[in-house]
Amino acid sequence: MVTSTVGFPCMGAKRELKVALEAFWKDALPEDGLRAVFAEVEAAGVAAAAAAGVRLIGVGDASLSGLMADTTSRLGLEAPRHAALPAGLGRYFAASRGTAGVTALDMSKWFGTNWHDLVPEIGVPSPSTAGGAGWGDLVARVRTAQQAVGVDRVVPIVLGPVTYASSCDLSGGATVASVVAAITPSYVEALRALAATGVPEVQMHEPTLVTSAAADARPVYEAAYKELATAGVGMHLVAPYDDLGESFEWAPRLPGVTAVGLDFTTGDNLGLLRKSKWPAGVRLGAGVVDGRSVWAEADAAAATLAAVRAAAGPGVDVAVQPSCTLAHLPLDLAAERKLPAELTARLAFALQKVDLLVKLAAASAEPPREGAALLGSSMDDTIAAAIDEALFSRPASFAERRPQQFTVPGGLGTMSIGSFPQTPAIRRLRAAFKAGRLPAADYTSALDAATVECVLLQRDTLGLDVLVHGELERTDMVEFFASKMHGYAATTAGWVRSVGSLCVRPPIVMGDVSRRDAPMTVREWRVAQDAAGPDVPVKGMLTGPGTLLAWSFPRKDIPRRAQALQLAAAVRAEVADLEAAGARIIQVDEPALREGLPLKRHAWDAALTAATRAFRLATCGAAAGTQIVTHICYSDWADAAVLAALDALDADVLTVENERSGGAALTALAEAGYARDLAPGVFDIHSDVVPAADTMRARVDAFLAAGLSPERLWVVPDCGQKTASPALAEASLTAMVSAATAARAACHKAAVTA
Ligand code: MET
Ligand SMILES: [Zn+2]
Repeated sequence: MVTSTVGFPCMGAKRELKVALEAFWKDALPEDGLRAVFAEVEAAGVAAAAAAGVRLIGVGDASLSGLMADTTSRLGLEAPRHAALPAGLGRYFAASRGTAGVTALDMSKWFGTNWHDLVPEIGVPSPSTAGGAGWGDLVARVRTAQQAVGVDRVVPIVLGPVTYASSCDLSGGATVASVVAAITPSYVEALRALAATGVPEVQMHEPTLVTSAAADARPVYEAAYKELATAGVGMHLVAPYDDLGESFEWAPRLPGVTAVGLDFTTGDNLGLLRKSKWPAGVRLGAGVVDGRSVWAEADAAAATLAAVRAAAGPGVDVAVQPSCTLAHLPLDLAAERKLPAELTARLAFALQKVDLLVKLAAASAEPPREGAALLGSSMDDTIAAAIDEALFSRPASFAERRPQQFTVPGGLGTMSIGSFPQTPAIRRLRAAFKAGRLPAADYTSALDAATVECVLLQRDTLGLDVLVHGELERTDMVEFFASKMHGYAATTAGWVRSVGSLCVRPPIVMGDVSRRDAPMTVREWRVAQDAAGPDVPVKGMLTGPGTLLAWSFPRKDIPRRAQALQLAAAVRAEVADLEAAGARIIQVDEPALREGLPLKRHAWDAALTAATRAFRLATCGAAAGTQIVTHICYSDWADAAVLAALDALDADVLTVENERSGGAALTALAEAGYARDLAPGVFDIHSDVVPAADTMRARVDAFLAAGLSPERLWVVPDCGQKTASPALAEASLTAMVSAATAARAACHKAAVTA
């Protein structure tokens, strides 16, 4: 049976690409140095797949910035402000990172995964690919891989034209159809050039096929693939992350398609396959190895594979492959030294999943391994029924609560989103502590001193109205809490790329989750509040249950909503401990709320209800006078159900990313009549450029003009500032406070003269 991979992690075993990217951005590594590291990590992935015995090795999803970014350069669809920059890596990175005076593009999570890619702005109704860089980079990489493992084993990975177009910002008047029509000729050229290298097929990744939008896009797919088929190379259509739904009937029959890779680890492709007849001559790529889960589940994969073969019938050529790229997984389980043995026995990271593919294809099933279930858990759906309904509501309405909560006279209160820069000094301290070179007591007192310094900076230098402790003790807002809970396992090298050069180590939910180091955050909060003194409030900072789960590897054998409620109970207990310690403002971050939604629209209501219930269980124990703040990052604000869910959180203050998406959040919330306190971000924390006070003042004025009263409005950054340099964070917040102060004075003057 043929085995095929459809993408592989590309940061390198020691995160070499991360290091190289960051050095390049700091001008400490020349371009050819960066390209050499990239080529090495890509070659290592190809070599690993070849050594494992994979027959068709996907090459091309490794990227310096993401497939959307790469495809944009190839097609020459840079936004005008970026197109004006000289061609090259400077322009390429300006799209994701901004550069002096030029803002970056918006980012979006990739089809429900934790990977972010660019949202290119197609500024005109009919774009042209005339200035594109073309596909020569991919052709060259394919040739390199062919030299290493043989021409017949290398399959180029291309982001399909319909998914590309559908993932762009089309507010400039273009439609998916017009963009696809404009870019298809370039794709045909790409396919011809790739075919000329001798590749057996080309993978066309089209995850939009599994979304609710696929039905409407059918004519666009049909027209595009008719043209693509003229290139004469077989196309392996890869549709990961859910089942094909209604497109199951037509997508495998698109012109030129000779293989279809489907995800059999989520959704119901198996049910769809049983009901329909698979087209003759099309290979069925059975994505039975879950590319988004660290659980090995060799037995389950073998059973699914057998079921797929049975459902497909005797005449169908079935191949084994991962459900999606393996780039959402850590690279190598063998690098883990500290995981409990009973857990390690049940896990597989990217390299192990590749081995598993080959074993499945050879039907030399591994010795049966126990599933996660044997790790034990009391979590199941009965947990939901067992919780008293009263625990999901605050004791008083917002109207009753708000007067009892903290208010800045004149409104327009300023605060940060929580994290302050993780400075090199702090990283060094942590490294020394983890390596055993720094005793715990010294580490703690050094961090406490840094926390006090951070608080005094906010109080005395910046003049913020609400302070934070700075999250200096946290490497990551999920990993930190996981490390303080029972039921969670942390990896030491399980890095997964999240955006740009940023990698995270998602912790693994092993079993019942509860606080181990209880309380988890009160000590640091108290250090900060003591430093701030009695007159200035310090926010307690927690990660919400939905985000804890979304950014972990959950158990696969337990319903997610049951896992979320158990996490919510732990957060609720922490809220109570912070309150008991004297915290009057507590922020519970839920940046994953929107991104965690299923790809099929019909499944949203249930998911949003589950997410809001978990958040409410976590926060509704707070007294009326305790101000519950929440924070959401990038989102798609257009959907009424999402806006209703944000309302249903019943948080006292909602902080939302706003700047990078051009005010979309605020407009949508204002139009929906959101009536509690709002804190739309006034500057993009991902940019290296200090935002101008005037620009931020204009944002605040626009918010006020949209009808928000200063008493309901807060002035905040778009997100946390842990990745900024201290100088950038300080300068940005200084400008932000002066913008807010000026706006406040103007409001005051207007009120006095009125
Ligand atoms: C991704 S949302 C981040 C929120 C967190 N409190 C921070 O400031 O970093
Ligand atoms: Zn955020």
